[in-house]
Amino acid sequence: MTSLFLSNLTSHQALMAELSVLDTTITDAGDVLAALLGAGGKLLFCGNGGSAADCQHLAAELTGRFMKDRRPLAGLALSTDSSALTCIGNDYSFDDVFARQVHALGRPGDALLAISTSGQSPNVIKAVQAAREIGIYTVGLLGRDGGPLRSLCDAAIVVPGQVTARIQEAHLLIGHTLCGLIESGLGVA
Ligand SMILES: O=C(CO)[C@@H](O)[C@H](O)[C@H](O)[C@H](O)COP(=O)(O)O
Ligand SMILES: [Zn+2]
Repeated sequence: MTSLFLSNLTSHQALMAELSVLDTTITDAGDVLAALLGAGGKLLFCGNGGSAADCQHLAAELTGRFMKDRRPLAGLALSTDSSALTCIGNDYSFDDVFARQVHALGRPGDALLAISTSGQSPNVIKAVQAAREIGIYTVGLLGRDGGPLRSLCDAAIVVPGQVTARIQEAHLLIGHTLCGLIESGLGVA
């Protein structure tokens, strides 16, 4: 009988083998993010559950460091401030926890990386809609068929999987790639 790990490994490898079709979309999005951050913009991140963890991980690659020593870059995970999340969730709605922060913190010239394995989370959808109202460049890191977020985002990176955990694993690879593209796009040696 195949172990759970070997079964997961097989499905992980099968999904990874499908990701090369996303190369141009990822590269183009990374180039735009590098240009925006290089011009002084900031990159906001939003997502739920495991994707919330990805948000803070990737934001830290910008404020801290990724592969290279360079000046700190403005990355901010909207999923980490428990006071903002509980205030907005309690006083308004959980659907507004990211959108209200986008309205508070986002400015033209910024970007939003919206992470959702289903493309269906209402609070992520509202965050992208808020970003579009402000004129913020939006990248969707999505899964399955991309859901409503696919057509809402300026750049939709849709991992063609059906299992949330496998999609999240692909998202981390793509997120790290975007960080690398940002560093190289800034001309960091
Ligand atoms: O990490 C996992 C499952 O691997 C979960 O916490 C998962 O992220 C949550 O169910 C999220 O609420 C799913 O949201 P989304 O990716 O569909 O937008
Ligand atoms: Zn990392």
